[in-house]
Amino acid sequence: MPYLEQGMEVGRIALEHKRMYRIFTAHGELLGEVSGKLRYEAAGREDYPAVGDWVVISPRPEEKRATIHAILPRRSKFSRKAAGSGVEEQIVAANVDTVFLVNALNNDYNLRRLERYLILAWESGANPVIVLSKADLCADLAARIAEVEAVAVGVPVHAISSELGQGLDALAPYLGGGQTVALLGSSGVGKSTLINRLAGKDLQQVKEVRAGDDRGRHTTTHRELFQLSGGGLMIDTPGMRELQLWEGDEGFRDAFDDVETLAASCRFHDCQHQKEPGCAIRLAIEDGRLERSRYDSYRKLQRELAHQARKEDAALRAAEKEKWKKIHKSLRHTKPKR
Ligand SMILES: Nc1nc2c(ncn2[C@@H]2O[C@H](COP(=O)(O)OP(=O)(O)OP(=O)(O)O)[C@@H](O)[C@H]2O)c(=O)[nH]1
Ligand SMILES: [Zn+2]
Repeated sequence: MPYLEQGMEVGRIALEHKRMYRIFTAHGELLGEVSGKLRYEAAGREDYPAVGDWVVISPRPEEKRATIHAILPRRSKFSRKAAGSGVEEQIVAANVDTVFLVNALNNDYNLRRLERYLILAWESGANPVIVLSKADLCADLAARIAEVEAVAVGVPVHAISSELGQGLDALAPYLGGGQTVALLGSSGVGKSTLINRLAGKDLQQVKEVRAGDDRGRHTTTHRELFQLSGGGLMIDTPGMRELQLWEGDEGFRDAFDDVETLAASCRFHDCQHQKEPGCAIRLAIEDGRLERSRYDSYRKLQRELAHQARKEDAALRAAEKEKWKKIHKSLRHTKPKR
């Protein structure tokens, strides 16, 4: 490989801060910047390194610095729209093997949000695992788990209590050497507490939440990629909390495989599942095979995705128009005067 012949090495992005990157390397942590060539060739945000990326670097260990020359192909990625711009993709986390969808079993518990997280997870290419946290605050664990399993068919579900140290052993298979896990879950569900538990030391600051209010405030700002005692790596980026559905078509179909399968057996292929004869969805709701609430959230998310797609289309058209305006303008300027 030409990179290696030039004395380059591979490192992994642990943190991004204003175009400076903290990189795990064979020389320990180095601070890196992208090379001029990489910057020149980058067409958009997605061509810059993100947390979890494997990158080709030329290290300068004595200065604790490195230059980043290239990003190795991403196996999976979580992305969102870059703030402000219309359609630009910003990678929030890359090369994630497993994503823990963390939901707390107290007031925070919400099946509909879990469905959204599942879509994002399937879309990313990482394998979703549902982690139900704060099990010590839940009276009817078995019922909760059954509910979750019903909306997340085939997805492993684990109930844990970081407080009591219960259920954590079941997470070990995802946290072995060379594996990367990302955490997805709203503020206050116990992500930092879990990381500290798994790392065996306080890596993340845990804030105290007022009694009766489990929403909490945003505390995770510093570190983003953590080395765990079992050899695995864990990604906890603030960006993961701001993920929204966009371009979620694939993930949507995976997350609602049951509803989509039913819809495919409606008599009319463009069935609106209203009053049409031979509607498999209506029949399934009537005889209890499909929960009305699940179907409602399917419709809601479907509308949301369609709305998002229309917005992106409009933004694309606007960007295209702007581009042509600039081209015309520069043509006018270069036109030889008569
Ligand atoms: N009872 C109980 N409380 C927990 C458990 N895990 C975390 N907590 C509490 O929940 C609160 C929030 O925990 P954090 O770990 O800061 O939550 P977080 O998800 O990292 O929150 P952000 O950093 O804001 O995203 C803290 O007061 C923790 O002590 C648990 O297993 N049981
Ligand atoms: Zn139908």
